[in-house]
Amino acid sequence: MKKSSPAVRARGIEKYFGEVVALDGIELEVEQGQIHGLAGPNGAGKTTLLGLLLGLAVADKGSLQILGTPVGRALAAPAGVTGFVDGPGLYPSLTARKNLAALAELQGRNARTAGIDEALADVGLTDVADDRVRGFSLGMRQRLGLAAALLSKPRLLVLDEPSNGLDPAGKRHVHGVLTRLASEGTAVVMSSHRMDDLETLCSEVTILSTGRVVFSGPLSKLAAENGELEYRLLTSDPEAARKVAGETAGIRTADAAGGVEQAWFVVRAEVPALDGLVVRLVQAGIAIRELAPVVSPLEAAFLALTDQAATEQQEN
Ligand SMILES: Nc1ncnc2c1ncn2[C@@H]1O[C@H](COP(=O)(O)OP(=O)(O)OP(=O)(O)O)[C@@H](O)[C@H]1O
Repeated sequence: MKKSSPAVRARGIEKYFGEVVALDGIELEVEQGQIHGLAGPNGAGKTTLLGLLLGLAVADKGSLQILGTPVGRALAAPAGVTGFVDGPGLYPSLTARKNLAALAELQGRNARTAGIDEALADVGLTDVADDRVRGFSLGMRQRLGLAAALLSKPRLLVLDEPSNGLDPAGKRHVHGVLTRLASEGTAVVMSSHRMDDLETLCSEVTILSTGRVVFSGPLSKLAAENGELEYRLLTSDPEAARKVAGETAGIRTADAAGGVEQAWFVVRAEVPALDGLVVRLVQAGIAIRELAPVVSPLEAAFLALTDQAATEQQEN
């Protein structure tokens, strides 16, 4: 593979299930060493797209290159790619360690030198390594699936909802593993409904809506394109602050859920107007105790973009 080849390059990908258009002209580019998030409402096509990257299905139209090699019509995981959709495939009657040993042997490797203990430690499953997978929770299965993926030292890792069912400790392990893999040059493509996870982990995101890309690029671009946002504002003098906000250009105020007596209220503004409000509040001797978006910029953009795309489709 040439050094400059992206891990994924998809052009004009279409995929149909009978009458259903699951993917409708997808363009996607993922660089090596990048964690790329896929977001979108239920049925948007995320799992279908991840399945194509894993060689579980082939596109009906368009071209797909993985790690510099064009993907043909055969159903097979392209070399260097691993991951799972719809949960990892595990043997319930075997222990976590034996699952990984069986997998290593299937890959033609010696189970003793395949790095099984390290992989289990990486995902935080050392303590339950000799327990049968039958009794594992969803989060533990997800973590074991990731450990299995680590064994093959992938150059592209594809994960559908890897945060599903994870407790905070599990999440910390999974995030740590993904970040480390990316720093070592592995590309990760992952779907998630958790905007906070995507914000923490991903340098770029692609948002799908009914099989189409409605945004693809860095999160910073998404936040900048989003324009007005709602912010929750807590000050030392809510009544005076509300008055100042009402007199500041570009600021709209909304009542707090608890009515005007509340210590905080909500303002809607673009960033420059918000800056102006902060300066005026300070000049008026009003202290700002908290100022934070009501929903994250990614979540706001997600809702705006997917709503807009759905409305446009209904009109056509
Ligand atoms: N095997 C299949 N047979 C028929 N239709 C399918 C099949 N797989 C997916 N679809 C349809 O393709 C569309 C995209 O589904 P997909 O599972 O890729 O969405 P998704 O974004 O992963 O959704 P979710 O967030 O609910 O997991 C949906 O309309 C779905 O019903």
